[in-house]
Amino acid sequence: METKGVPLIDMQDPHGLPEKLVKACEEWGCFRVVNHGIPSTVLSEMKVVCRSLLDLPFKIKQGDSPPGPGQRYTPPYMASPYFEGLNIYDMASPGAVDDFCTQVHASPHQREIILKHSQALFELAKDLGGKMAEGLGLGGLEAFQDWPCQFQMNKYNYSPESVGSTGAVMHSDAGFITILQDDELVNGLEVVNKFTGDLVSVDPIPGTLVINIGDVGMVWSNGRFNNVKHRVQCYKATVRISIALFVFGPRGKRVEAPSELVDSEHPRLYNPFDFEAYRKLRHSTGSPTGEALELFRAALPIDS
Ligand SMILES: O=C(O)CCC(=O)C(=O)O
Ligand SMILES: [Fe+2]
Repeated sequence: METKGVPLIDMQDPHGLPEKLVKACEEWGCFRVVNHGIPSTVLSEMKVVCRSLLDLPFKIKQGDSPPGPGQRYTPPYMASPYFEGLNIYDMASPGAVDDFCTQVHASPHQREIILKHSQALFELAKDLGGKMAEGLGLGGLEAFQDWPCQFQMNKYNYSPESVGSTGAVMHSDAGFITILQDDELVNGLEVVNKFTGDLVSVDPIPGTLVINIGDVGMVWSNGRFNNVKHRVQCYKATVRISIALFVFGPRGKRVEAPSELVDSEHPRLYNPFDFEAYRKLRHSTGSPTGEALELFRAALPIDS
């Protein structure tokens, strides 16, 4: 099953799903999943929660969270004049969702929805990671179980003046994989076709989710997976909501391609690095599409 742009993957496909996932990661680094098992009510209820939390007064959204890459609130004008986001850093660690909910005065109902939704997205990420590893002929991605991740609620406040401008600048995601619930009505997400360089619209399909491969995914796969470049454009004067789970990299271990993916024909492309150090470097050097990875490039083997 294929759309005009990025592939559409059926998570219940009984015929070679791991291989199809690998192909989509290699050719695009971006695809949509259907039959992912997350009830549409969980998705729609989370969207309502997201909208109401981002409608809270600035003081509550901001709280006393210190600025930096893991900060809770990204106000407009930092990344773009239209964009604002709320983050739960290390979402799967004990108490992270509860702490966030307490800080933003979430109701018990909102708390329940955020927990249910974020856990469902993390389960899907783990399932996808395991299947990708299988598709590459690896034993599985055990370590994925405990990988740090960030849950992010995005709101684009578009006005008539913003039509035609950029809501989120061109970037790749820094981590291994991103699960994105894009707005099911308001389009705007665009990805770069790595073969042609063309920008391709990823138009909404209600009930489905978008998967992106990030910089860590590219490094981990020894360059096989594409860390897809993408941006969000404003097409309409309205509010656009999206919700993302970014799964970063191994906890307490360095990011590196498994030895099974390295041989004389496929030499190791990157030296191992610590994800948090990379994230800070990406931030401090202003390299939104993974340019800072060049600093970790492995030396080319010397011909004897
Ligand atoms: O809002 C979207 O559809 C995409 C957002 C995104 O790319 C991101 O948060 O990294
Ligand atoms: Fe992104």
